[in-house]
Amino acid sequence: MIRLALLRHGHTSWNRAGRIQGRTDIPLDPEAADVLRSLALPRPWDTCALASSPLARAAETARLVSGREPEKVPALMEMDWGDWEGLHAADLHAAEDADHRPIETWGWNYTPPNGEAPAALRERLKPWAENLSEDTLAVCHIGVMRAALALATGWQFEGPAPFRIKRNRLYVIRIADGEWYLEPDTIPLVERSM
Ligand SMILES: O=C(O)[C@H](O)COP(=O)(O)O
Repeated sequence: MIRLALLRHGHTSWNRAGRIQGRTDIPLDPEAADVLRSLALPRPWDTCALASSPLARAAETARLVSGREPEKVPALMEMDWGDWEGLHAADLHAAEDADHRPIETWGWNYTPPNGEAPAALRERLKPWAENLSEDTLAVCHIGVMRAALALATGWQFEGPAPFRIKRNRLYVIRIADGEWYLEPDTIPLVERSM
């Protein structure tokens, strides 16, 4: 059995503006970097293997909370939102011709135009996670975390998700023999001692 702890990156200007980022490489904004600089990983996650998405917002978050350089893992790249990247989510909701649907109605196979379905994300994430040989902390994105937590809870992207993804806390998944299980309690980052 290994444990995989997931952490979402800090805010970017696009997060604050409600713009869809996907694979667009938007860095942390200065306020987010300040917040993360004041936080640290709790034990034992401060010394475990450290991975991140190749995107700057995730790698920088990993560096700020750990003081270490993460291994950049393509499997942790954010879901590809295709033609919707750069758009404001609110505009997309309002547009009648965008075929935009709430995530709770997607199922695993709905695909944003020229983007990636959660099922495709699952297929790149599973082999990486199931081949880990030690407990690992992965700094990544809400789309990746949603797919991982869906695998770990049985949620099928239909109806309300049985989890809420918040920043600055670890979501710990136990993986053994291809079975994923979400630990019930999340673990907050801790204040960095000066
Ligand atoms: O904008 C996006 O790509 C997602 O909705 C949020 O992804 P993030 O976790 O990379 O901000």
